[in-house]
Amino acid sequence: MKALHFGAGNIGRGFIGLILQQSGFEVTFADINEKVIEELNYRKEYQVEIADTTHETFIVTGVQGIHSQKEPEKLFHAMTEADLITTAVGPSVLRYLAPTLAEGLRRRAKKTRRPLSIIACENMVRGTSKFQAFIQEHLSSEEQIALQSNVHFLDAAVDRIVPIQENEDPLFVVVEPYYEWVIETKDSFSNQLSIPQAIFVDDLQPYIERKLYTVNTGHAAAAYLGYKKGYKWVAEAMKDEEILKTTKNVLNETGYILTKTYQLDEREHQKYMNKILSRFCNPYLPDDIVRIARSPIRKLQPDDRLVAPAIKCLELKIDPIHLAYVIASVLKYDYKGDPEAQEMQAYIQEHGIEKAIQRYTGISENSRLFHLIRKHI
Ligand SMILES: NC(=O)C1=CN([C@@H]2O[C@H](COP(=O)(O)OP(=O)(O)OC[C@H]3O[C@@H](n4cnc5c(N)ncnc54)[C@H](O)[C@@H]3O)[C@@H](O)[C@H]2O)C=CC1
Ligand SMILES: O=P(O)(O)OC[C@H]1O[C@](O)(CO)[C@@H](O)[C@@H]1O
Repeated sequence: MKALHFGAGNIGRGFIGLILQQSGFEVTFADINEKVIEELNYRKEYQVEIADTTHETFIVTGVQGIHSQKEPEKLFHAMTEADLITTAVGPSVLRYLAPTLAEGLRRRAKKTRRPLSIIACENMVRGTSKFQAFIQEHLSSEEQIALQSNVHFLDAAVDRIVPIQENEDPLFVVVEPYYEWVIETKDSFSNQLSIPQAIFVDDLQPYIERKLYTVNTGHAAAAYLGYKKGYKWVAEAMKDEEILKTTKNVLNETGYILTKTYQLDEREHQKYMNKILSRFCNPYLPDDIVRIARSPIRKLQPDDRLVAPAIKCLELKIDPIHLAYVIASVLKYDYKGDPEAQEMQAYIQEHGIEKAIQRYTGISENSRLFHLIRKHI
């Protein structure tokens, strides 16, 4: 089985590439980072280290790299050969990858009818479906119909904390021990995908929301609150009693909506939340707050990790006071190295905070959430 993975970054190498290779796939990475592609082709392997007391190391062998912009023919060939295409490039990049994918699928269809699965492994709800919609914009309706029978777009949730790597070796990657890859099985075909370490489910929604509104919401809370207090590392911020308390309160708010919406067992969910909080404190995994807080405009979107659960709280008749406090902290995020933070601060300077709340969160000024957020600024 052959896999083509777009994005040989932290999650690409440290999670998806590793798991696929362990599942017996021959893995090819497509990326725009020349150094990484060069090294992958030269060495054909890289190392992944587990960040715990064991420092266990895995060697991912038999890999190769393709420059996805400079080597289009090689890329289309790899797409034709692939049984599985995955991505971990960042949610905003999917739109730009779509024309290449459409062209690759068109060429593949002329050569083979072998089944192909496509999975976007990004931090977003139903990322694969959104990717599919972007790709379809570049295909005629006849082409879309022709692909339906053998190209399968599978939504997924991926969870493993992989910080920005500061290693001399550009391929070496240190990852936390925990991982979870949940893939939605829409039809019998997807059962043919053999990835023993992944979980195949009929309905992804509870899993993706549980992950996004616990891991990512909690992480975001710790990061934005930690940034305000001048901490550099998440684990450092988690030692601050006040931040820990607010992060737990935020998780109680999201926990409430998750357990109510999906009838989760409250005790089990408490255990899950405790596990997540302990992951943020891993002393073997230095994780910079500005990585977790990156792209504040994206994180304030109405369907992302903060505003979406806050809206759901109101629907369930509870006030998301702690989520509102974190959303207000995001609006104060002014890290110089983050273009979105700079854009947002410039907008606030020019138009004021009320307009900014509406523009970035999509919440109207009549909404109760608007006032809960405004109160904290
Ligand atoms: N790092 C983490 O802990 C986790 C990250 N994720 C998600 O995985 C995705 C990737 O995150 P990271 O690996 O942390 O980021 P990263 O920045 O380490 O990796 C992204 C890679 O995509 C490549 N890339 C960018 N544009 C491209 C293009 N047009 N064609 C091909 N390659 C391109 C970059 O060169 C880079 O190597 C994001 O959606 C993130 O939310 C999900 C779970 C955990
Ligand atoms: O990758 P994003 O969406 O910017 O968000 C960062 C978050 O994603 C993760 O990298 C993986 O879920 C977390 O460690 C972090 O909370």
